[in-house]
Amino acid sequence: MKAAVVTALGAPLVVREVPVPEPGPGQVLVRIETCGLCHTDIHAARGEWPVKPKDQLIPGHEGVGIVEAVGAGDLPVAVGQRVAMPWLGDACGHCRYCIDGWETYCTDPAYTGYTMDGGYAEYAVAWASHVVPVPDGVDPVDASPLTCAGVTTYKALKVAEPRPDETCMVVGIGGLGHLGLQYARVFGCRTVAVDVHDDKLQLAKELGADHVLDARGDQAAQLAEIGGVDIALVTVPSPAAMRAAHAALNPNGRLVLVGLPADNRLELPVFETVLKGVKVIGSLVGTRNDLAACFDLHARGLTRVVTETRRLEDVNACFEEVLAGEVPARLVFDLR
Ligand SMILES: NC(=O)c1ccc[n+]([C@@H]2O[C@H](COP(=O)([O-])OP(=O)(O)OC[C@H]3O[C@@H](n4cnc5c(N)ncnc54)[C@H](O)[C@@H]3O)[C@@H](O)[C@H]2O)c1
Ligand SMILES: [Zn+2]
Ligand SMILES: [Zn+2]
Repeated sequence: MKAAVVTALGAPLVVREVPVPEPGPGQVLVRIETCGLCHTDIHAARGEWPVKPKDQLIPGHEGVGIVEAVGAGDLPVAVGQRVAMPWLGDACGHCRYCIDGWETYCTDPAYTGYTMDGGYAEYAVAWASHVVPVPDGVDPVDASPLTCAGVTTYKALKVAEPRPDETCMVVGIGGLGHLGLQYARVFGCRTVAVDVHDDKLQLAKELGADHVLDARGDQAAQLAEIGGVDIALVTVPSPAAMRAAHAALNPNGRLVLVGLPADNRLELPVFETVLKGVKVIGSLVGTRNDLAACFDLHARGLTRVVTETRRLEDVNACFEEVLAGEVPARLVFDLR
């Protein structure tokens, strides 16, 4: 099969023929139709994070495809079914976090396209327990970005407990943020979209943002005019953007961190945090139920996924396009 392989951290990916993997007990073989390019894949291929990915990684955690074969066991999915292969590739099911509905913080997880091979390939093996069925009526090109960008921002807002009388700011209107903005509206919030590219700001307007802020300008003055925000969801991997979002919060505000900067450090003022009762929340992807909710919202017409499709052979050029901020929200590899 054709796959894009990280042969060395920081080197361009190599698109080459590799053997089709075989599903072991409890696993399924998925014939990949589409896989989104999440910014995480770029961090992974460059080895930018404190914990490094597996050797000879095939990235991709927005893979969507058809179950082609199943391994041994009484499995919850069948051949022919369309499934998504999210970041949470496996969880133990019995640690206190799994039992409590927080499987994303499992003490013994597997991460698709990081600790196990992912969807930048014609086939991939997944744990049957952790693929999520894609409902009929959700196109695979839409399902792919929902599988990480969607579920991550949906869950990040859910944990911030948004109320319809609140204002929610989404910083970064890329793959994650363009969906986060829509979920903020679904939760009933007034919305503020922030980015540094004109076309992203234009997209935010088209997606119904109540206010659109250019982070290249004087954000503080514009935010004062809006009256501050109650929730700030930061999808940009930038400590400076996180600090600016913190400064925009009203009393009882929630700063939700989702973007993962390579330097892994953030300095925040203590006084403004304490005197305003601000909560700083980190959030990692979402559970299988959260992803099912994202598919359901989409099937009900409540979200619009903005994509352009690409060939897997162009993966390295695609990484550059994303880094330059030149893509319309999400690039999706179409392997059909
Ligand atoms: N926590 C999680 O579970 C989780 C899940 C997926 C991705 N991530 C991380 O989220 C981050 C974003 O991923 P993505 O795929 O949406 O990336 P992306 O490149 O598609 O989007 C980033 C957006 O931020 C904008 N931007 C850049 N600098 C900015 C600034 N200073 N102020 C405002 N906007 C700015 C860009 O123009 C772009 O629109 C990455 O670090 C990724 O690893 C985290
Ligand atoms: Zn992702
Ligand atoms: Zn667990």
